[in-house]
Amino acid sequence: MKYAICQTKLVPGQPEANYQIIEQWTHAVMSAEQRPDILVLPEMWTTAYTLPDLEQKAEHRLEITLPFLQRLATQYDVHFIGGSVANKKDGGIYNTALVVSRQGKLVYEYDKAHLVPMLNEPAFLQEGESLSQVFELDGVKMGVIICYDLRFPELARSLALEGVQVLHIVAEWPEARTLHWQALQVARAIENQFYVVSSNVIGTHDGVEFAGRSMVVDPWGNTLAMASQDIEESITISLKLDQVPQVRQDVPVFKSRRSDLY
Ligand SMILES: O=C(O)CCC(=O)C(=O)O
Repeated sequence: MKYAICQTKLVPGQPEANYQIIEQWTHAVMSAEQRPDILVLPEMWTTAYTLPDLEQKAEHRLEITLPFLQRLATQYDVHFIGGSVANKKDGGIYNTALVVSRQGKLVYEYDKAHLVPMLNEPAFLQEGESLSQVFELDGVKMGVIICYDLRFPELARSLALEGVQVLHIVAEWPEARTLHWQALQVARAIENQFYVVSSNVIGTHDGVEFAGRSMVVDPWGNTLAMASQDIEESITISLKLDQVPQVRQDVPVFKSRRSDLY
């Protein structure tokens, strides 16, 4: 399964510019000789973190981003872990991740369950009310969580228990907490024995500098790839999915779990 992960700088509050960035990036990575099967985008990539403007800038029920990604997915024959966008519905604004298959089908959508107090997200966004659920692309069980969700091991564990082999993290993680960004991804990969694939942004907005360092961690905890802190770049990588059952056989934590105790 071949991946291309987008690490970009966003234009805050200007969705049109960001759609253009993502369209150009998609065209570039899909022009490579080894065409990826899956593209991964970051968190809130249409608007970036312009929280006070979201009342005006958020789209209604994915009405712009979903057809945009459906068009690119079918045109380039590629799946999208489509990052997340500010999404108005049910009287609130949600931070919603979306997954679109190469057939142009909305395979999964997930509302960020944990809102970030450090960025004052609860003042502007509604929290999702469900756990992130497993979905499948090309027969592979996968999951997606959003940024701050990474800090809550329960979410990743519940996906692992559903058989997830690749966990995606779409993020706008700040540089100030880079240590946590890297360590938690490695921890989630080791404890759940699955791949962790993340897309983060670069640049600075409103005094917050972002960490970049989009990553791919294997089920043993090896960091297979890590982008730089401040350069727009793509990670392209193939995952060897048979590593997941292999690691689970070598260190059988799922068999040793004491679900009778916790
Ligand atoms: O947990 C963190 O330190 C960063 C979280 C974050 O920036 C986000 O969820 O957007």
